[in-house]
Amino acid sequence: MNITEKILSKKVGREVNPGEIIEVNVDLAMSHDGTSPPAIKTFEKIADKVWDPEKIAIVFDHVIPANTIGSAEFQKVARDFIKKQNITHHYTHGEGICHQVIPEMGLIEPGKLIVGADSHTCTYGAFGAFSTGMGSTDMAMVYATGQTWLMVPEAMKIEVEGKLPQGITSKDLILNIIGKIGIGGGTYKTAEFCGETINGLDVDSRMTMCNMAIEMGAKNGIMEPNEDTLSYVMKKTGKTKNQLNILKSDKDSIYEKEYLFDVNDLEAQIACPNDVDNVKGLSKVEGTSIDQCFIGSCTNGRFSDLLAAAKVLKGQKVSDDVRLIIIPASKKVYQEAMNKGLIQIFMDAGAIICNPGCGPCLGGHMGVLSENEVCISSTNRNFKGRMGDSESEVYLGNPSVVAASAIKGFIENPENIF
Ligand SMILES: CC(C)[C@H](C(=O)O)[C@@H](O)C(=O)O
Ligand code: SF4
Repeated sequence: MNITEKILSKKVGREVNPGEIIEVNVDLAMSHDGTSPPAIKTFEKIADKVWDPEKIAIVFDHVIPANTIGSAEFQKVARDFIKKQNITHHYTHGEGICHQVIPEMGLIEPGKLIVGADSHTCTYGAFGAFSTGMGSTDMAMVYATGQTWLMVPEAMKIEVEGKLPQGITSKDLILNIIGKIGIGGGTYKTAEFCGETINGLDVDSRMTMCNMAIEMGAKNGIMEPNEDTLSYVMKKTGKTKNQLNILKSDKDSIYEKEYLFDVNDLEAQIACPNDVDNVKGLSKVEGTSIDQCFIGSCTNGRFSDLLAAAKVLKGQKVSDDVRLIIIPASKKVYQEAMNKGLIQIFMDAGAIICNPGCGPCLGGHMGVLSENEVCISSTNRNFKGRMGDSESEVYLGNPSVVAASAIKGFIENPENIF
C-alpha cells in the first residue's frame, strides 16, 4: 500500500482499495471566515451541539479585518458559534492564513486525517497527513458527526531526482509538474511526491508543493515525513518520534501513474494567464510589463520566502511604475521577519506591508486589480479575474522573481539584479 492507503486503512480498520467509498472519522475539521458561516447555518438545521469542540479549528484569514458590513456580519456568525459551541482552536485576530496557522499551532501530525473547508487543505500532506478540502455543506455534517465519506483515490507517484540549481525553488518544481500533468491531470487522485529531491526539502518548500496539488485536481498531496518535518512537528506538538504515526509507502506499492522529474537543469518557471498549467520558462516571459507584485499567501508567504525576497530587495527600490505588496503568512512569520530585519528592508525598498492573511490572493478586499492591469504573484492561482477585473491578468512565480520584477517594473530574472 502507499502512504495514503495506509492512513485510510488504519482509519477504517481494514485494508481499503482505490475506488472504494469509505466512511471515516476525522481528526481535525478546519474552516475559515469565508466557509464557516454557511457551514454553521446548515449545521444549525441538523444539530445543536458539535461532535467535539476540540477537533474543530476556525481561522479568520480571507478578509481580515472585515471590509464591508456584509463580511462583518458573516464573521459575527462565526464568532457567536465559537462562543456558543466552546470551539477550542479559534484564531480570529489576524494570526494568519489557515494553512500556515494550523501547523504552527501543532494541530498537524503525520498519519492524521484532516478535512478543511478550503481547497488548499491539501497543504498538510507535507507532514505525511491525509488532508483534503470540502465544501461548507459537507463541513456542516462533519461539525455534527465528526464523520465524512471519501472515495479512496488512485495514486500518482511523482518522483523527483537531482539537485535544484541555485535560486530555483520548490515553487518552480511544482509549477513545472503542473505544466506537465495539467490542471485536470490529477483529478481525484493522490499526488504522492517522493525521491531524493523531495526528501531533501525543508518544511516550507514541502508545504509549497503539497499546497498546489489541488491545482492539478488532486484529492490530496502527500510526502513521507523527512527529518526536518519530524523535528518541526515534534517542536510544535511536544511529542516524541515514538508518539507519532509515521507511515511510509511500501517499496512495491501500486500506482495508477508514475512520473519522473529531474531538476538538475530546471529554470525558474512562470504560470502565465489564465491557467496554472500554462507554464513557461522565465526566459520566455522576461520583459513582460506589470502593474502590481504580490509576495504572500499559503503557497509562498513563509519566512524562507520573505528571506529570498529580501535578498533581492536589499538596497534596491521598487519601480515607480509598480506597487509591491508583501504579506507574511502568519503573525509568527511576521514576527520573525521583523526580528531578522526583513521588514526594514521591505520598507526601505518601498513595499506595502499588510497584516497576515490571504490579502490580494483571491481579489477579495485589498490589492484588487483594475481592467487590463497585470500582476506577478507568489500565489497559487491565476484564473481569469482572480485578483480583480476580469480583464486583469496574473502571472505566478517564486518570491525572488516577484521581487526582481518589482524593482524593474517588468518580469525579471533575479540573477540580473545581483
Ligand atoms: C474562499 C475559499 C473557499 C477558496 C478555496 O477553497 O480555495 C480560496 O481560499 C481560494 O484560494 O480560492
Ligand atoms: S492565501 Fe489564497 S490560496 Fe491560500 S487560502 Fe487564502 S485565498 Fe486561498
